[in-house]
Amino acid sequence: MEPGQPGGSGPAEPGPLPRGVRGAGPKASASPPSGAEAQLQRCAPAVAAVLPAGGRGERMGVPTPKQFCPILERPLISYTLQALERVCWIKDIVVAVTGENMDAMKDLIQRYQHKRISLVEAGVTRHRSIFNGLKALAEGQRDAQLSRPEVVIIHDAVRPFVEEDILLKVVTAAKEHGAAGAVRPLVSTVISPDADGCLDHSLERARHRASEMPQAFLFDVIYEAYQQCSDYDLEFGTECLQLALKYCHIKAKLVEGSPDLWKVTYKRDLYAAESIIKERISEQIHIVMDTKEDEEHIGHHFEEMLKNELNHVKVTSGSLCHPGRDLQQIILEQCYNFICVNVKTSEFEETQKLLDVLTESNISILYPVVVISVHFLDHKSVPIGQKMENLMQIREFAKEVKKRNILLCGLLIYCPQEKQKLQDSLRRGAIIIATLIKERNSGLIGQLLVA
Ligand SMILES: Nc1ccn([C@@H]2O[C@H](COP(=O)(O)OP(=O)(O)OP(=O)(O)O)[C@@H](O)[C@H]2O)c(=O)n1
Ligand SMILES: O=C(CO)[C@H](O)[C@H](O)COP(=O)(O)O
Repeated sequence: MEPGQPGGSGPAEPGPLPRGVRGAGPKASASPPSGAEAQLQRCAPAVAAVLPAGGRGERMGVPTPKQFCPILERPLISYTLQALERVCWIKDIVVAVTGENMDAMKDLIQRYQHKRISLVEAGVTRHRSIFNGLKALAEGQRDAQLSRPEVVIIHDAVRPFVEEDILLKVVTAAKEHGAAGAVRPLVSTVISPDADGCLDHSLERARHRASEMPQAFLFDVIYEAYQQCSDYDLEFGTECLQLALKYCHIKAKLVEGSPDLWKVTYKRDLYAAESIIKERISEQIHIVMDTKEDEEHIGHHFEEMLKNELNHVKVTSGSLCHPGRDLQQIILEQCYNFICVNVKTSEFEETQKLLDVLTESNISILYPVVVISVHFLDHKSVPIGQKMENLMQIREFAKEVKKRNILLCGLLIYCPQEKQKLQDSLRRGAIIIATLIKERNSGLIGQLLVA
C-alpha cells in the first residue's frame, strides 16, 4: 500500500517538480517521459533527506524518547517518515538513531513498510547526528546504496506535518541560494535578560522570525560547513543555516512555512499532534448498506440523516453486493471510517464482508480504521432477547479485528412508530457515530451502543 500524508485528506499525489529536481511521478514511471520532462530529469539534482532522530526528549519528561512516543499507537517518527517518503523526488532518507534504539527503528521500518530509509548512528548532539547523516551520504555508505546528492533536506524527526509544498519550496530556493529554511512569525516577543535577571532589551517582534524545519542546502555547502565547524558549534549550535553562513558565507533564503511545522517538544504537543491526525482521518465516511431495494426502509432515512448531520465531512455510500461506488476506490482514497447499515438481518454477515475487504486491503497498517455496525430495533423485530444474543457476538468480532487495528463498535437504533420520536432516535444515532469517529477510542470497541 502506498502511504499517504499523515492523516492527510487524500492519497499521496506526486506534486510538481522543483526547477531542476529529478522526479518520478506516475506518468514518468508508467510511460516514457516527454521531451521537456526528459530534459528536466537530465538537469535535475538528486535530493536526499537527513533526519536527526537521536535525541532523548528531556523536555517531554517521559522515559521514551519523544520520536518513539505513540500517537494512535504508532510512533511519532513513523508519521514524519511517511510524510517524506510520499515525496517521490526524495531519493534517500537517512535517519540518525542511537545504538540502543537501532533495533526498535528497524522493526518500525518493517512494520509500517517504510521505504528508501537508511540508518546511521546518532551523535551526542543534534549537530553531530546530522553530521553523521551527511557523512553517510558523502561517502556513499550503506553498502553503496546511498549516493552523494546535489541537494540535501534536513528535517527533525519530531515535526510530522511537513508537506510536499514546503519541501519543494526549500529545495528550489536552496538550489538557487545555496541554503534555505522554513520560518514562522514569532508567537511571543524575544527579550534579553541582563546578569541580574532583569530586562536588558527586547527585540522588535515584527522584524524577527522563528526558524523551523525543513531546511535544504546544496550538499557541498552544508557538508563543507560541518567539516569546518568547531567543536563548540557541534556541541552547542542549534542552527544549520548559521553554519552555512559562518563557514561558507551562504545567506540562506527564508521561506514562510505553515503553523503545522512546529516541533513536538512538550507532552501537550503530542496531544496536539494526535488531534490534528484524528481530525484529518475523520474527513471521510463511507456507508455500506445490505440492501438498496427497500427505499422506504428506515436504513435509508438513517443514511439521509447521517448525510445531513455530518455535513462537515464527506459522506459516500454504496453496497457490497450491488454495483455502486467501488469500495476498493474508497479505500484507495484513504477513507478510514465505515458504517455498515444492516437492514435485512440482525446478523453480522454484511459487517463481516466489509471487515474482510478492509483486512485484506491493509489500510489499517498506518491508521486505526473505525467500523460501526448499525442495527435497528422496531416493532417487527424478532424477539428482543434473541436479537440481543445475536448482536452480542460483536464482542468477539471486535476482539479479532482489533489485532488488525480495526476499531469495531455496534449501534442499535430504537425505532418507535411515532415519527418525531423516530427522528430523535436517528439523530442520536448520527451523533454517536460522529463521536465514535472523532474520538477513535479503542476502549469502546466491541460495545453495543443504543440510540
Ligand atoms: N543528540 C541528538 C539530539 C537531538 N536529535 C534530534 O534533533 C531533533 C530536534 O531536537 P530536539 O527537539 O531538541 O530533541 P531532543 O534533544 O530529543 O529534545 P530535548 O532537547 O527536550 O531533550 C529531534 O528529532 C532529535 O531526536 C538528534 O538527532 N541527536
Ligand atoms: O530550532 C531549530 C531551527 O534551527 C532546529 O529545528 C532544532 O530543532 C533546534 O533543536 P534544539 O531544540 O535542540 O535546539
